[in-house]
Amino acid sequence: VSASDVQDQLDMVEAELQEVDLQIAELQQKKVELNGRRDALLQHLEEACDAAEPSPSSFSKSPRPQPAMNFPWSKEVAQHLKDTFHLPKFRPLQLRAVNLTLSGRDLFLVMPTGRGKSLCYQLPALCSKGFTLVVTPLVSLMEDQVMYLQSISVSAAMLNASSSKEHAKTVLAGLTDPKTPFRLVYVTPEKIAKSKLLMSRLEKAYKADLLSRIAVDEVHCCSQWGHDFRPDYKLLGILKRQFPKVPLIGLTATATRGVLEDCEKILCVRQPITITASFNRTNLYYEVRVKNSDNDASVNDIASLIKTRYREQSGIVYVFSQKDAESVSSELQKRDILAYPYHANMDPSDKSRIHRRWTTNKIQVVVATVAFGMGIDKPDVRFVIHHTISKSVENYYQESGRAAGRDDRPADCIVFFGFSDIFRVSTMVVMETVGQQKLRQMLDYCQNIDRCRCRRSLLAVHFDEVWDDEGCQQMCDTCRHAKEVVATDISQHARQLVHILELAASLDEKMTPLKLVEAWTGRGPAKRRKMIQTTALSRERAEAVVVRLLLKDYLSGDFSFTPYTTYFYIKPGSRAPLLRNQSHTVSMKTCTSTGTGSAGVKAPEGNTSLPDCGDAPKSKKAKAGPH
Ligand SMILES: Nc1ncnc2c1ncn2[C@H]1C[C@H](O)[C@@H](COP(=O)(O)OP(=O)(O)OP(=O)(O)O)O1
Ligand SMILES: [Mg+2]
Ligand SMILES: [Zn+2]
Repeated sequence: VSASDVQDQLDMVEAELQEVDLQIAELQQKKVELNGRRDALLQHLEEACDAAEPSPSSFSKSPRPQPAMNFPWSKEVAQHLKDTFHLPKFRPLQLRAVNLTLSGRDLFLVMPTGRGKSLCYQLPALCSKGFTLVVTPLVSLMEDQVMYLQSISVSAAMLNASSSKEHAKTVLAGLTDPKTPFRLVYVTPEKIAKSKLLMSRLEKAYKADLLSRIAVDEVHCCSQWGHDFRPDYKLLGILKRQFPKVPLIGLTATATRGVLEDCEKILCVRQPITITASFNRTNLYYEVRVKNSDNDASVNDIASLIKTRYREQSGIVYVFSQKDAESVSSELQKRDILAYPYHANMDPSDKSRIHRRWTTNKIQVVVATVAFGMGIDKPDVRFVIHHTISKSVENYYQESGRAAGRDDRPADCIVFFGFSDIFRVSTMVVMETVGQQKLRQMLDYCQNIDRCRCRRSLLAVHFDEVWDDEGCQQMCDTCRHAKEVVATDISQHARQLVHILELAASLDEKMTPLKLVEAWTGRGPAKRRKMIQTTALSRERAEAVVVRLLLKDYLSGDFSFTPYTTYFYIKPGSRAPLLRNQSHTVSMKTCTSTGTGSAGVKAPEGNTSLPDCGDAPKSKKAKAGPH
């Protein structure tokens, strides 16, 4: 046996080992999903128990009766709802949350934006002795809430970095006053972490039985897996350690099971009850479109949508950077659209002016970075267009969820999926521990890997929900247009691409994604063209193949750092060695469409299909097995 034979065999074994590792990772992912489904099913059971309980509301024919109103506090709760908050009835799950926290249980409440989470601690605060401590990440949210509570004659106060000494003194003194001058006290997590004075006051209040409840708003900020990690939230475990008898309620609009488990550990709560409202916003239409690689053309696409489908309607265009916010808004203005930028680097007064003018429909579109987010409360947002993909599915769900905020009429969520954007976002999240994994999930959503599935079902899996395909009602591009799934073999494409990369490496040259596609489609230097096999695929399709191979680890990213920027290069991925075996195949699904207008289904260049990837058999529900 020759040394090179041994080397070849060794390579194959290494490759197989890598494949085994990948399979293990896939199974672990599957386990997480199944756990989530089990919990959701258990919750359905729990709801069935509520329904079976005799209660006044079970006489009405509502499909989901409210739990029974027979706790010692029930009368007071009903009274405050009507007389203090001026609301006719609870929304789904609010009363259950109120009852659970009033009965002293620790609770995580996961409910989409704008459904009324705040009421679930504001109302119990009024039915308890002492005060409720509310931890909120943003001063502006805090101000809004305190102002609102004062307007309905509920005494509330706040402590943050900009509180005057005088004010802080009054609030701190109030904490130990048995007459409870404040029913709710809002603080930033920094205050808990840094103010010894506050902690010692809370200590005293606790001993005097005046600290009745702790609410942690935007609780996902605890976890690095959440979409909005804040280091100071990591330190909030001190609350439950120091005040173990005080019930805690954590609130968030988006958190996966993993995030909640993380929050549980960080906050030191033991076995909290989790209430999850359905993530499914039935009035939102989800769509993915292929973004034109030409800047001007991509803005044209957005402009024409706004001028036709969304004529005289209000919306948001999310962009990648502050620079994009400026440039895209001015491009839209040139096309006669009332669009203005919004980003973190603007003057606070300019920011609130834009926000106000948009809220009052003086301007049609805000072109914003993710800085435009928490605290948006506009009832008639009819579209949220992503000029660039989000960095994770959670971010996307959250950002797109600002469509049709509070009045439940139909609205559209459209994301433009661009090849080069993938790498801009990827380099941006390069320092985040799980940034690349989360970005992959977003790409999965856009490219709809392995199946041609309802966008909602892709979101549902992400949020650990049980999904039945009837639930979409044609409110996504796949359900509305997709017809059939056809698998094509892309093994030779993969081999050609890996060969180009190997050749480049032997010449000590690094390939950016754009350069790779250029070389492969024969637009590189003549000298190189002679040495490689080019492809006749269109640019759009070639790009889709590259994304597909990246997602399946035949190609992978290679970051290079300079003091000023990070570069994204492509190198052969962990599965690339498998390609040496000529019988190894890689396939990619094509999803044919009955209509036009969206990616994943829209036909590029008169072709009737667009790559949608996958090696699964030709069935909607099948999951791809390993190669
Ligand atoms: N039972 C109810 N009936 C009618 N309106 C309600 C009810 N409960 C709350 N609301 C209103 C009050 C607010 O204007 C609006 C949003 O409530 P809020 O508590 O701010 O949402 P939220 O905290 O769930 O959203 P976010 O995730 O954006 O913070 O809903
Ligand atoms: Mg809220
Ligand atoms: Zn669908």
